[in-house]
Amino acid sequence: MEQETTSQINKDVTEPKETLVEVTGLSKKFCKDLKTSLWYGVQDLVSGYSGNKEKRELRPKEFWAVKDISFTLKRGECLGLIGHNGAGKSTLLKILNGLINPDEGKVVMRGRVSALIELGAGFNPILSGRENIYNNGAILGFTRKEIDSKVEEIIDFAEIREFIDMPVQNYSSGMKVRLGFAVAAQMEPDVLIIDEVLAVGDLGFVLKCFKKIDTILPNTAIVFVSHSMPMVSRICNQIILLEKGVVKFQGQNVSSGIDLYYNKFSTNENSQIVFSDNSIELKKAWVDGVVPSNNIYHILWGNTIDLKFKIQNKNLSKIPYISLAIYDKEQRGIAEVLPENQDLKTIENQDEITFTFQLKNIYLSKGIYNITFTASEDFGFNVYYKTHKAISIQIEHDKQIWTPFLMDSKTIDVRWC
Ligand SMILES: Nc1ncnc2c1ncn2[C@@H]1O[C@H](COP(=O)(O)OP(=O)(O)OP(=O)(O)O)[C@@H](O)[C@H]1O
Repeated sequence: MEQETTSQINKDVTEPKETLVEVTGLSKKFCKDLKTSLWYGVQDLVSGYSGNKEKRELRPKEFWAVKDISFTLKRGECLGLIGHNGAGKSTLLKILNGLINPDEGKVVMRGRVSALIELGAGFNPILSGRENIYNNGAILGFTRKEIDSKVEEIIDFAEIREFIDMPVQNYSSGMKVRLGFAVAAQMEPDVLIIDEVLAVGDLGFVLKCFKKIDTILPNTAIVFVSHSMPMVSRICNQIILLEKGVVKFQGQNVSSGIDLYYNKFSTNENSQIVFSDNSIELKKAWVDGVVPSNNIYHILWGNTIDLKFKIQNKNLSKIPYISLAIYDKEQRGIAEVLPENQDLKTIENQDEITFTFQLKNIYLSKGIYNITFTASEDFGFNVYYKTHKAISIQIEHDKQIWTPFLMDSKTIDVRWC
């Protein structure tokens, strides 16, 4: 791997942004079996094979953890690396950080590279937090004097002053992440590599990290791995979706990449009953006048829809109170439907009743939403029946918006005051 270090990089943001990361045709293979892997290692040593010298086919039990990945990253750009577990994200980061060598391809990094990859990685566990700050600073090429001028800022940012002289091995996971991020970000790197570890920090710290990332981004190239799509959409301006080591999507349209990622997890399964005391049964749930495709109702953004729920009474004497909740792809509650004045009059056993709820001008942004149906004696107590995914809808429009709502709006006035 080629690693260029240019200590004097002009950081004037008005200058054309220079390319700090160039990755070309990067591939890395692993072996599924340790014994075989060791045997291949011996064979490679004997045959004199190492690293990039020649392209080689996979041998039995080998697989590509990362295959043929290329991208460039300029100062001020943030690349989001997403993909399911085992897709190859951490392997790619480790190659970028020089922790492992690729089997094929080339990485060129310019400037100082800081990384927050594995919890506690880069720290010597028996040294104190303070000593580790000096170690890391030295590795990044800072003089002792330069580190002296930064150490207090780092300790303050990490908010672990009380424990800064304790060996890092006694730190909690959150404290390690705090110190790791503080060192990585406060050292003003040219390239910052961040893995999922950030998620270990508490909410207050994670928010602080995002604020810091916003501040350093104009002068930094960032590679960010996360399973949290809101985080990815918040900071990344380009995205790579990996699947089994191979790029499935690459580009600046972050929302499209995220959509594809979610589609990998979407299932066509029907409603999931989470509770039933057998008082009622939900016989059918549908969107009036819309034909579903794979159990999903496709709705145009801004349309008004009628949701219908047909129940059969088993042993209730009164009509139950029906409420709905709308969840997005990350199971975040987006909206509630709590009808007022529902007439809870008397019913007979085996009666079938159809409820219709009108949702006016749906301004939910593009994507799939699931509707949870709850029948109870009254709102909030004595639940008879609850089912997730009673209805799944897919809102469609041409705008790639990540936030939950795309409001209907128009400019009504523009004037010089
Ligand atoms: N040292 C290793 N030896 C053998 N296989 C490995 C090694 N490191 C990683 N792998 C394999 O490479 C594949 C990619 O792993 P990697 O950790 O890069 O995935 P990931 O996308 O970061 O996953 P996650 O989201 O779970 O962190 C996995 O199948 C993993 O088992």
